[in-house]
Amino acid sequence: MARLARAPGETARLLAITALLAVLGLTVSLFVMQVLNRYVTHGVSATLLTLTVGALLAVTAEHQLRKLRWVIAESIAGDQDRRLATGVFGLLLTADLRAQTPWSAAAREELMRGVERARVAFGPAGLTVVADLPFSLLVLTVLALLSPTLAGITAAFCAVLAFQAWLDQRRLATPSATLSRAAGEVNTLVASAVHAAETVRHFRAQTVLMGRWQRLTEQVWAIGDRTGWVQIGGASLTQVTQALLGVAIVGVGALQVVAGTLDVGTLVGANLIAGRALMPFGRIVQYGRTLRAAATAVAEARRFAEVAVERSGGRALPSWNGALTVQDLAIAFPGQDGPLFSNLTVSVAAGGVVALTGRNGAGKSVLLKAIAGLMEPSQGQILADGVDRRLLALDWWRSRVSYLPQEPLFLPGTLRDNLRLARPEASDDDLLRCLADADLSGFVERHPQHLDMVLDNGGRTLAPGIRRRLGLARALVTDGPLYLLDEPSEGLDREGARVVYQRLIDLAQRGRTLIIATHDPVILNGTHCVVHLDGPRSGLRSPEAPTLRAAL
Ligand SMILES: Nc1ncnc2c1ncn2[C@@H]1O[C@H](COP(=O)(O)OP(=O)(O)OP(=O)(O)O)[C@@H](O)[C@H]1O
Repeated sequence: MARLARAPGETARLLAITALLAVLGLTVSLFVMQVLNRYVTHGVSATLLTLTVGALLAVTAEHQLRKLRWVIAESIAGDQDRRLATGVFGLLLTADLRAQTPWSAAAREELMRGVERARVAFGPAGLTVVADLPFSLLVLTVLALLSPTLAGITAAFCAVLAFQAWLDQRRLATPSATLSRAAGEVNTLVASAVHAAETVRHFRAQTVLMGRWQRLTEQVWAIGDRTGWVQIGGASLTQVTQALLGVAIVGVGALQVVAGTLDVGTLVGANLIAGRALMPFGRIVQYGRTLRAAATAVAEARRFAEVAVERSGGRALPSWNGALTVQDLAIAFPGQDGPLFSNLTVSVAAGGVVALTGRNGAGKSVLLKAIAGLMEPSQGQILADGVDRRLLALDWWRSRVSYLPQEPLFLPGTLRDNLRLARPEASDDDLLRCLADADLSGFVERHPQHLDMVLDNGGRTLAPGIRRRLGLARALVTDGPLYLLDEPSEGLDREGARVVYQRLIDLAQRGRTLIIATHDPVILNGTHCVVHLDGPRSGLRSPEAPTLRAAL
């Protein structure tokens, strides 16, 4: 209904055609009545011929109109399917990482499958089912003109099916929601079997995973069977109701015929018309499970739409040179007791170097993500040239911040595609220079496809050291005034670590501001300003703009 209301122009055309179809749908019934009452009584062949041609023309017109109605319904549904799919995928791409914490990865993945369920249920078939409903009244009115008693009986049967449809929706609500959750968990297990294949095998988790998978799939199938029974029950009730309606109409109609208040032709026609009035209610009952699953999916998508998304809009700072102040910052995740840190204040002037250190889980990576604009802090500000980052355009900010995450991941595509994401206008020479700076020239040259090598599975099949160097190369392609580097030397061999130290010195000498999360003693010893993040009270004020020691 909501879909129809959102496209009033198209809906008006759809309803007009549905009204015509309802009228044309009466033709065969009227034909039967006329043949029985006129031709059978008077035997005039011309009458039969005229009636037959008229009925055939009406049936042909009905067929053409049904096709036209499908096209219109498709355009209403198609537009809104596209909007729903784009909206949900857009939310997945822009939801704030901290705000979406209560949503498990499985639940988020399930959202896109829900879009597919909505597409099936609220597609052209679903819209025509809904559009047909009000015209049952039109058909009932025609029936009432022939026999008010028979129309009353038919209306009662329609009401039974409408009640059944409502009851089914209520009975299916909980199983649909449980089914969606369980299906999400099954998908997580499947993802573990694919993406954590080594862990599964080495830690002999096959039996455990198989057991959980079997329990969950049993649950999914059991719910599927239960909802299937509701559907079968609905289908069966529809057939029984249709049959009983026939019996009631013919039985009561026969009494009227014998009493002389109805003729046989009208009784036969009325029986057909009654079936026509009941049909849309039967279809809505049979559609119940599909509709419920889709309604659950749309409700979940709506709930996810309440998660805060990254802001759009904002300004750029044309002359910003990397100076940054973190002021009174606190970050807490929903569902966790207390913030990771609070009252954190750090200033770094343009060209300054700050190392972040502290125990595992202290929040170093989270702080870098907050500075990168990947999540909003719970409290405090991040200021660039005194301007709150929240006032800056995120696109602009990200094009000016070179970021090396702790676990660099890549998108499906080639190495070139991935590096170009950082700076679309970069030439192959630029990319090769950055790869050389990360000591990856040999790696790229040895690969038969060079820059066209495909990075599969987020780059997880690459050696972790190579992946980190590729992450560094990608940060170098951006080459903004501010570098956020999360454990840049972690897991690198001696030569790799030496290359990283050299790059840090080069970048510092070129006036880039560096904020480095690290446990590496070489980097910590070589940096004048070290910020220790050690729990909720780790706030401190840093000295101004230290630079990396040349000794590094
Ligand atoms: N998206 C998230 N949702 C919920 N909790 C998160 C999220 N991201 C990080 N955390 C939590 O925040 C805490 C800090 O994580 P973070 O990765 O910043 O630690 P770290 O100081 O970088 O640790 P390490 O030294 O091991 O790299 C951890 O307890 C982590 O589980």
